Amino acid sequence: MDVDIGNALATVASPGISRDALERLDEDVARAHERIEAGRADAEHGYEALNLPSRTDPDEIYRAVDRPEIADADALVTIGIGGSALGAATIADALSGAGAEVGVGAGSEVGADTADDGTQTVFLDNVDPEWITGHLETLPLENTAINVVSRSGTTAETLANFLVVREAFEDAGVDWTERTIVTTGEAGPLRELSDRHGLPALQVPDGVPGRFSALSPVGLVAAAVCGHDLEALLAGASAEAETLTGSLFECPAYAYGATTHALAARGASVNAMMPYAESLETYAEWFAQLWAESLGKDDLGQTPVRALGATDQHSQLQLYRAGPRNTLVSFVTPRERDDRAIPATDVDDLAYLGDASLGELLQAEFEATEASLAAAGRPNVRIELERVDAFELGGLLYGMEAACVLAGELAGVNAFNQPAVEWAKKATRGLLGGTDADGNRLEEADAVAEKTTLRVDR
Ligand SMILES: O=P(O)(O)OC[C@H]1O[C@H](O)[C@H](O)[C@@H](O)[C@@H]1O
Repeated sequence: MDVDIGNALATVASPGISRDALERLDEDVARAHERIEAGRADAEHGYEALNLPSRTDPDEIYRAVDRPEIADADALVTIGIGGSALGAATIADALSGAGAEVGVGAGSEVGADTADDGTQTVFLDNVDPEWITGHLETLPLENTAINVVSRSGTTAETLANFLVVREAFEDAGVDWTERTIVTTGEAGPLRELSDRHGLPALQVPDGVPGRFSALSPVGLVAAAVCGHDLEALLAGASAEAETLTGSLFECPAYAYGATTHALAARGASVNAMMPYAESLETYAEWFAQLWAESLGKDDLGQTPVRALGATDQHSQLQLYRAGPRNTLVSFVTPRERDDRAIPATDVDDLAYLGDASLGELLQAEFEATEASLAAAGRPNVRIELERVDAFELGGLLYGMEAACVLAGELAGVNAFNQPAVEWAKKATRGLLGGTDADGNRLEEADAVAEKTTLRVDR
């Protein structure tokens, strides 16, 4: 990926960073890079994620899916949540070419994506019963493979959805054991399930938090079943890894990570990730978890917003151009894309469109929106890809992970844990009658009953 941080400079934007401040910040980047490289060399928890391009073995993944009921399936249902679903969905969406939304997150349309080889892909990463039922009804179960992904193997949403999907297969008289692949940790319920039924099982790599695991079996099993090029994904990530140097002026990932950190420190508490490619819409959702869960620590962090160009020029741009001066807009745009002509029109006011193509219109909209923010002194950064393909996507995913690790180092936070998510899990378990490992009740659930209310009912 290539990065242009010109519109984040103080000569353009407020908040913005001066060149002198960037030069001073580069000294911190050099020290952070040394820490990152030491962590990688020692395969330390978290830093190990930046070793995935050389650690992940595509042949191991291809072998694991190499049974007709999986490799030749007409449809693939992936069951996971958070980092165990979003990386795989990002890759599937970006490389399917259709750009159709898959079922990732409650807001997605019920529907299917279609991969390179025509595989219908569905990602179940929520437990909304109507949404789940709607997706299950679209699946040809007798020709559907199941990809269950969970490092812990105990995530309630993933296990609940697996039990529901398994029951649907059993009710349809389809042997789920012939068409299920598991990606999980060394132990836990999913590992036991795979051992008990002889299911193909891949290992979630040690030391790699879920949100950093897209370039591992966690994100790549679905891509393999869908006929995508794992070698190209990993080659793009490797090429991006080669750019990691001790200076933000030489490393696109560090330029982005350092700039976001500097702007956050100067008041840009929001980062709107706005790709100008429909096929990268889910990528923005993946970025949101990466950024929020890694950097949202110790009362620090930068709120990621999922945006999409050109669509959100008609929904969010007003806020970014004229609202609080608290937002950095991060554009991602491909230099090349398949195109389609706009037919000539006899509508005088729209005659100019007839001379253009949809791709030219989208590019003009991107450049105009980028310039409109700069004209209003609103900071923005341009991230450019050659095109949206496996190599470039691998570089983008890796680059954003490296940028996030750097931003965490510069902020002095632990980018690799997520302690704040545990409280709600305990409360959920307690509300459903569960206890802690010692059989004690989970007091977090009491807080639900003790909620302060001031109701205004219809
Ligand atoms: O892979 P799993 O153990 O099922 O975890 C799935 C997800 O849930 C956790 O609560 C974390 O918030 C995520 O970082 C993780 O990716």
